[in-house]
Amino acid sequence: MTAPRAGLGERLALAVGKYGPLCVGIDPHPGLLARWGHEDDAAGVERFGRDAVAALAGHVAVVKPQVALFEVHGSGGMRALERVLADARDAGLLTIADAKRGDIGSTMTAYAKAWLADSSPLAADAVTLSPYLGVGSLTPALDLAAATGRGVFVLARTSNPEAPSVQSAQTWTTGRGMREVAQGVVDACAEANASTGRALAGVVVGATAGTTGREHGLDLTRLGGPVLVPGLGAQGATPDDLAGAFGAGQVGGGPVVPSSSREVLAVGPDPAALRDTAAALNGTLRDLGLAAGPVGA
Ligand SMILES: O=c1ccn([C@@H]2O[C@H](COP(=O)(O)O)[C@@H](O)[C@H]2O)c(=O)[nH]1
Repeated sequence: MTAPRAGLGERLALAVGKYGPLCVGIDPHPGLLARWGHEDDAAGVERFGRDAVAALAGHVAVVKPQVALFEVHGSGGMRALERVLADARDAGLLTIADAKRGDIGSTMTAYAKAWLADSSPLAADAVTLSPYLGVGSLTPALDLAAATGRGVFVLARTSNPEAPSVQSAQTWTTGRGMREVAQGVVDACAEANASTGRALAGVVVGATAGTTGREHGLDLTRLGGPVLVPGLGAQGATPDDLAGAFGAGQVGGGPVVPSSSREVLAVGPDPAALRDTAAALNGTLRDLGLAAGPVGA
């Protein structure tokens, strides 16, 4: 009998403990492709993604391919993404497919299978989800994640400047009173983690996000799952912006995984430069004492 695979939070915590918390985004933007000597086509994004994985495997815990930048090249781009994910899997790198999916429950089942089923060529360790159709509509993905030991990151407070118009709106829930939409997303993920006993539901909280300076203003103390923090580097957030907002006392669960794409990728394609940049960032992030996630997993 095979032992059940550990949940997302546990596997992330182990990898983060080994390599550091940094997640490197694999975002093959046209300008970066040119810099790396590739055409802006399916073959170019495949070479870019696979070279990034080869350079970073064994040096960072997790990579986050940006699905849109593969999808833009049609079926060839999606085939390229399958190969990038396969290389990462084979190399022992954890993967977050940044697909931001979300739909009515019956369609959500298909999205869940695409990104989280063991048999799918696009299977990742986690997928990003949009809760705009209601967090409850994401249940098929949470169920499949619980069954496969994979996980989800639900958008709570994103890093873009347009986000507060929706995510900071106040909403009423019986028994909870008024709270921000973003807090409602965090609380729903906390309930999913508590009810399954697995750290499978993470949230996305942008490094640039917040109502007061760079403070995100969310209560993450009962989350019981990981936090993906994009926005480091090219969007203006620095490691220091994360200190205090994502420490062990602020996050119940974890690990906290700050993510940077363009800033790291801009030093490529030289593998040593990519590794050195990631290692330096990991060193700085480690020193901040971010929440580390489940212990003893
Ligand atoms: O709130 C969010 C959610 C996702 N992202 C994604 O992360 C990367 C950021 O890239 P950088 O080059 O490090 O700015 C990109 O794929 C976004 O779609 C985000 O930025 N903010």
